[in-house]
Amino acid sequence: MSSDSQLDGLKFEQRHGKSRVRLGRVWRSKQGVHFMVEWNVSISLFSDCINSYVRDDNSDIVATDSMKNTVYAKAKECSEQVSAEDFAILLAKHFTSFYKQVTAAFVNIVEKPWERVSVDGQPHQHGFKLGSEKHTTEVVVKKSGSLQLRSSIQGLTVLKTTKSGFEGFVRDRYTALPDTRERILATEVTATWRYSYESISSVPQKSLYFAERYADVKQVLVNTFFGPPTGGVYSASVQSTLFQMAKAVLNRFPDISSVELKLPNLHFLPVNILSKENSIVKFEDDVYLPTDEPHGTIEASLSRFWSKM
Ligand SMILES: O=c1[nH]c(=O)c2[nH]c(=O)[nH]c2[nH]1
Repeated sequence: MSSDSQLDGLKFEQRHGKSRVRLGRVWRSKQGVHFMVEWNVSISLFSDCINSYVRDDNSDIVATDSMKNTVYAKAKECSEQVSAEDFAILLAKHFTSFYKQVTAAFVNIVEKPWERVSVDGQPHQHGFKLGSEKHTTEVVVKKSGSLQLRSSIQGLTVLKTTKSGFEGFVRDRYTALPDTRERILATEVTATWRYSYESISSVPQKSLYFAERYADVKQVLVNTFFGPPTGGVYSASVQSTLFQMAKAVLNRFPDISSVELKLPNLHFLPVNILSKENSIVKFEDDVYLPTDEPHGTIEASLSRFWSKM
């Protein structure tokens, strides 16, 4: 994918783009309901503009300022609401088809979690509040129309107060941690998944398809972490829960070919406070010291056999 060249027997690779282009876009329905997104868009173009590096000739450069303007121009052209994924594909496709020297385009979008508010139990027509977890997407489009599409959720912080344990691990002279079948399990999920669509022409045309997918993936991750509302599900380790979550995503969504999960283990430490004379606080699965550092780091990816992450 890189725009690499041979220069005096040396290999030269280059790309250029515009990062952190901030955009808000509002769509208004005839009934007076407003829809809005806030995006942070980053673009990087692989293009044949080698002369700008070696001959002070800028005649092949697509100015990064023009890339920034294109974000707003294309947002204006979207008369109907689009998902971050569709907008990223639309931009990348534009850059690779509009400019002969652009061989591939990389577009990343981070969406802010604006959520419609309810007032008196009723969804507000034009009122939004900021939620917590972030939706991001990353596409690479080549001139040929080939596509790589990834999406992710970041900052999905979840906690359960029981149905978690950790026992039977390596026990040696460095081990102080007791076995337990009763602890708090808390983590901040980062999940990145790759869609199996490998060309622009194979992408589903249904409006907001990827926005729905994002919401559904989030639901599957959350449901698998917690289990049923009554009784929940036992977690034997963060590792085990991570695998269950990844498997649930691949089982449920045939067009997702791989998923990577990062689950830090945000420890809630039992509080026991002893004086010389007596126990001031005796831990009975009730009083904890929440910590976020140090934290455990558990990461894995699960892919269908033929797929790359
Ligand atoms: O679920 C866990 N996995 C670990 O690898 C680990 N290590 C640790 O100290 N506590 C835990 N918990």
